[in-house]
Amino acid sequence: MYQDYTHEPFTDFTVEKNREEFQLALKLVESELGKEYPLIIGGERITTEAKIISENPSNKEQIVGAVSKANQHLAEQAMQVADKTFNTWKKWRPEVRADILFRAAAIVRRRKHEFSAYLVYEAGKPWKEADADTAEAIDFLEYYGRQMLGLKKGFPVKSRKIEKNKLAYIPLGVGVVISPWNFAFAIMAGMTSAALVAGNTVLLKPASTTPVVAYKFIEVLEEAGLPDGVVNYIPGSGAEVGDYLVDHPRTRFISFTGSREVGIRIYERAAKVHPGQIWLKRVVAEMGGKDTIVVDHTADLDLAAQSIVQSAFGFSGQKCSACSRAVIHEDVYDEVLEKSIALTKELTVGNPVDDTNMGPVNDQGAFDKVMSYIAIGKEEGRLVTGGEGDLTNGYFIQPTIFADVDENARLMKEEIFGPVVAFCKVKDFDHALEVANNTEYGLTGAVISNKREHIEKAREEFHVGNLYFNRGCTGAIVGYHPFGGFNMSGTDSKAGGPDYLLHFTQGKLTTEQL
Ligand SMILES: NC(=O)c1ccc[n+]([C@@H]2O[C@H](COP(=O)([O-])OP(=O)(O)OC[C@H]3O[C@@H](n4cnc5c(N)ncnc54)[C@H](O)[C@@H]3O)[C@@H](O)[C@H]2O)c1
Ligand SMILES: N[C@@H](CCC=O)C(=O)O
Repeated sequence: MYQDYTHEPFTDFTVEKNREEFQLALKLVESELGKEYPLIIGGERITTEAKIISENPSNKEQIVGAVSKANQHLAEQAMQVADKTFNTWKKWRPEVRADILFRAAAIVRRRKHEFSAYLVYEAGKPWKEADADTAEAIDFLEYYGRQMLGLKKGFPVKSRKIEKNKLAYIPLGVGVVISPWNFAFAIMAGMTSAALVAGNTVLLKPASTTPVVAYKFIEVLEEAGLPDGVVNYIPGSGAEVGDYLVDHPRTRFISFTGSREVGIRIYERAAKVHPGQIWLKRVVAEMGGKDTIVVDHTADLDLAAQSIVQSAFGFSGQKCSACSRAVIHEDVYDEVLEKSIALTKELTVGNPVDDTNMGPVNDQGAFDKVMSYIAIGKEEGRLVTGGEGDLTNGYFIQPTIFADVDENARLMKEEIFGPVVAFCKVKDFDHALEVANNTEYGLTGAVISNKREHIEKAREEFHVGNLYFNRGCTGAIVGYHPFGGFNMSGTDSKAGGPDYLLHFTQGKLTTEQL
């Protein structure tokens, strides 16, 4: 028997022992920086001349790892291995596949701080955020393993007296898993483990700025007993390897998490049927957000300010769930703004190795993009705090608030993916919901209110996949807050939810006449 699923607890960094252990893990990882990492295809380590250099975004001089880079030839090799391996892997019993996930979870749990330390160096995550990312990776392994134990039974269907009917869910085939850098461990591990536990084989293309932590995860899967060829590790250029595999006739599904732009590209390309292809590809795409916290005139204003600041600036706003719009009733607008500015000014920004509140943004591209939105914000609103960037060592940007932004401004509509939040004043709650819904995304949102009618109205009318009341809009927990949004936020899947594995299976009905 398996214990019931409960989520992995977060580390309490106010406890000195925990801090010491985390510092030891940082030292350990520091001693491993700069290593070379090969591709893994069918268990074979393949080193290429071309490399992806994973740098520390807090310290551009520091190389986290030099990772071999797949090209189309190697992607084809990986596809052939995954296609062949599918014929055997799909026959492994679901409970044995699940056991591999449980063992992998146990291995990661034992080395929890080490994985988090990699996220501090490779993704620029502050301790708390890195710890949450690792905890979420463990959760996905534990949760999807248990979900598979349920799904293996299929769903009950009626049988007439003359027949015996059975509805089972069988795997699809080779899946291309394309993961983002911002939850470099959790989302990468979640997408990979969901696909494989359902009986599919995987070609994993991690984000190019965070390939090392993905390599470390493959090593864990191997240690946990995953046979060669089930997951193949092929970092490479999205445009080269990504397009090639998305178009490939043997690709059965694509599981993607990333930007709206790339998600749409994949969705469109996957729709085309290529010569030799005998199925319509399935695409599970989890994309961007333009997430809003609404504050009404009855709200606890301290809670409102804390929720906005935490959701806007946690991991420098680089979450698809991040609050990038605070929509506030005019009666309490000034007070919430003042409180938010005060809290923001308390945040420390710097190298997260030193346990700062906020680290860098991802890379030069992210830095330039966010700074260009700060320039736009200076035209569209009133800069009340932040606004400066610093490239001396890494890609640091101060937490930035723009006040008095018009509801139709670009700052209110486009995903910035950085530490920038726009404040917008509204005249009543209906107006607030109208503004909250006026983007093409629909991922997360929150309402801070003590008025039951407002909460219920928002429950009906605030059109997002994850709606929170009287808390921030980030920090969904696997199995508790299934995660995924509407409209241009993706294909409406719910990662960490009870129906997620169905995306990686197909239903087979058998009827036996008695
Ligand atoms: N909805 C969610 O659950 C969720 C979660 C995390 C991040 N995100 C979104 O992800 C974005 C940030 O992540 P990112 O910058 O890594 O996104 P991105 O779209 O730039 O990259 C995501 C992945 O796609 C790959 N890629 C790029 N071009 C490709 C192509 N032509 N074909 C196939 N793959 C290609 C990248 O190499 C990377 O592995 C934000 O928009 C954020 O909102 C969404
Ligand atoms: N699941 C995460 C967001 C993932 C996207 O970046 C959260 O709920 O904050």
